[in-house]
Amino acid sequence: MNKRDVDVAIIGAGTAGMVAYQRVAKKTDRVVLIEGEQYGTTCARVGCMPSKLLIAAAERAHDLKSAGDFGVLAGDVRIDGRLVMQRVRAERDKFVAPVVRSMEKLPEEHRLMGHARFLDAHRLEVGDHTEVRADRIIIATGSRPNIPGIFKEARDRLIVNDDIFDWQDLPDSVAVFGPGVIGLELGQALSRLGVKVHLFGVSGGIGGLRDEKIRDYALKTFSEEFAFSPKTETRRVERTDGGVQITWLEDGKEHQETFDYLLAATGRRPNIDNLDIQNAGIELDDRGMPEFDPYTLRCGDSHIFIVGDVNNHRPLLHEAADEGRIAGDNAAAYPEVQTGLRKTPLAVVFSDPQIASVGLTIHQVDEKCRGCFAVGEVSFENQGRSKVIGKNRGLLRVYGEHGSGLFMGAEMFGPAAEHIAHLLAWCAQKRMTVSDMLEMPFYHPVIEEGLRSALKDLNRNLKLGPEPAEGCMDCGPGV
Ligand SMILES: Cc1cc2nc3c(=O)[nH]c(=O)nc-3n(C[C@H](O)[C@H](O)[C@H](O)COP(=O)(O)OP(=O)(O)OC[C@H]3O[C@@H](n4cnc5c(N)ncnc54)[C@H](O)[C@@H]3O)c2cc1C
Ligand SMILES: NC(=O)c1ccc[n+]([C@@H]2O[C@H](COP(=O)([O-])OP(=O)(O)OC[C@H]3O[C@@H](n4cnc5c(N)ncnc54)[C@H](O)[C@@H]3O)[C@@H](O)[C@H]2O)c1
Repeated sequence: MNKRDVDVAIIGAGTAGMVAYQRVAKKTDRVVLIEGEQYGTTCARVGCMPSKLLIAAAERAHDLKSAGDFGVLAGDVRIDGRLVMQRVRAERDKFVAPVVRSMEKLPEEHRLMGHARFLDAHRLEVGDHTEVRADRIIIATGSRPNIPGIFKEARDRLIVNDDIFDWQDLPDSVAVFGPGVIGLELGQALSRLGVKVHLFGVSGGIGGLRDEKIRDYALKTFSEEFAFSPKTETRRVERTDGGVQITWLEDGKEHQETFDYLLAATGRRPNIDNLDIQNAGIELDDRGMPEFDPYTLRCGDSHIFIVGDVNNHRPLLHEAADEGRIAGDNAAAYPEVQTGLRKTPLAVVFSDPQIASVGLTIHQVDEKCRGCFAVGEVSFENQGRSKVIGKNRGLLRVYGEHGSGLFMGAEMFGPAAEHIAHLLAWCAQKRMTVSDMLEMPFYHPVIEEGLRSALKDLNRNLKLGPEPAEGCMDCGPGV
């Protein structure tokens, strides 16, 4: 067994671990970044990037199929699944390669391959070859798909997101379980690429939406596009000659259908259970998760930090990077530990229409303002620019606090939500009032004019602004 002694050991070379490494390496040469499987990160290999590549192909197909609405006749649209997947894999590889190269450029003594587990609070066993003693340790081990036991009956036809991006061709049919972010993005993309998709949920939710009015709108919209059963109970999953047969209960009736594959998109679980974390000497909650401070990423008052998806706080790429930065600085400066800036919550689902949430959810606003808040809303069905481009579906709801007039949060299902959400997040982080936001410029004709309508509605409901004028003559037509 080799022995290493370092100031800081980082477990997991994903986004959070790599960013943490960069920060630590500025302060000490006695650092090691440990990776148990492969370099390249979840985001580039099997997450953000390949999923957006598949969605991009689906968007092209959808645009072609709906071009007739504009008098543009594309003829019969044929989707070549082999070519679709070839581009997904090729472009994915181009995102992965530079990440792998940047890892391989690190000094050899700074990186170690092998699965790490805690022997005690300061010692890690890596693979069966190295024992690392570290003054400080950063856990950055990410997450993996959570697969309910019943799905295992699908055997070789059970897949998770990782598998899709290595496909050589598109299958005929997929049962997608989990209408959360991953299931919705991948399910809709596959459906638009000609795969027969049935999306199954358990709780009636969709894409993480919390605002019931928007959720109901989104449920109705997606149900019109592909087979979608938001509230079901899975009775049986069987591997048959024809594929995988699913038997489920919905609206009190039993249904049965056979698919080529069963995609489990039923949430992700933190990679904490493979670390022998009980040996680390830190406080664990009743699910075996370390207690930690989201502003310092420190576990209790220990020398151990936890960052990225593994802490399950905000499992998103930009948050993993922020957490890596904060924990890296703190591990390097330890025992001096400082709080870092946590940005306004911002999440986008790349469905069509897109889903976005910013700041506090409606329930959190209610709690924080003790009921003293108002909601402004706009439908995109009659919004000028959205109608022009044929994307006039959706709803935006913005929340503000009575008295202060502060903008608190928003949820949106609609066109260009990824962009509107950024504007809103920036305003929330700058603690702007709804009146401040309305003083900003709005071009014409743009989708942001819909945002202005929602903000005006909110200001009126906060009793801070006038009744919005019918048609808004100073704004131009179709706002
Ligand atoms: C399909 C999909 C789509 C997504 N799309 C988006 C998106 O559009 N936008 C967005 O913001 N986020 C998205 N995400 C989430 C985003 O990918 C993650 O939040 C982010 O990649 C987490 O980074 P991380 O560093 O925490 O984990 P990872 O990148 O997973 O890194 C963890 C590393 O730790 C290693 N490891 C685990 N256990 C051990 C051990 N015991 N010893 C040594 N090494 C170990 C793993 O092998 C892995 O390399 C998506 C995720 C998925 C799955
Ligand atoms: N665009 C993005 O930013 C993006 C994209 C993909 C993933 N992500 C990240 O990855 C995380 C995980 O995504 P996810 O979609 O795996 O989790 P999720 O928590 O968003 O969704 C899981 C869904 O599965 C449902 N479910 C649970 N058990 C089920 C069962 N037995 N049958 C049917 N449905 C079941 C849940 O009710 C929920 O709707 C997200 O929270 C997000 O942070 C982000």
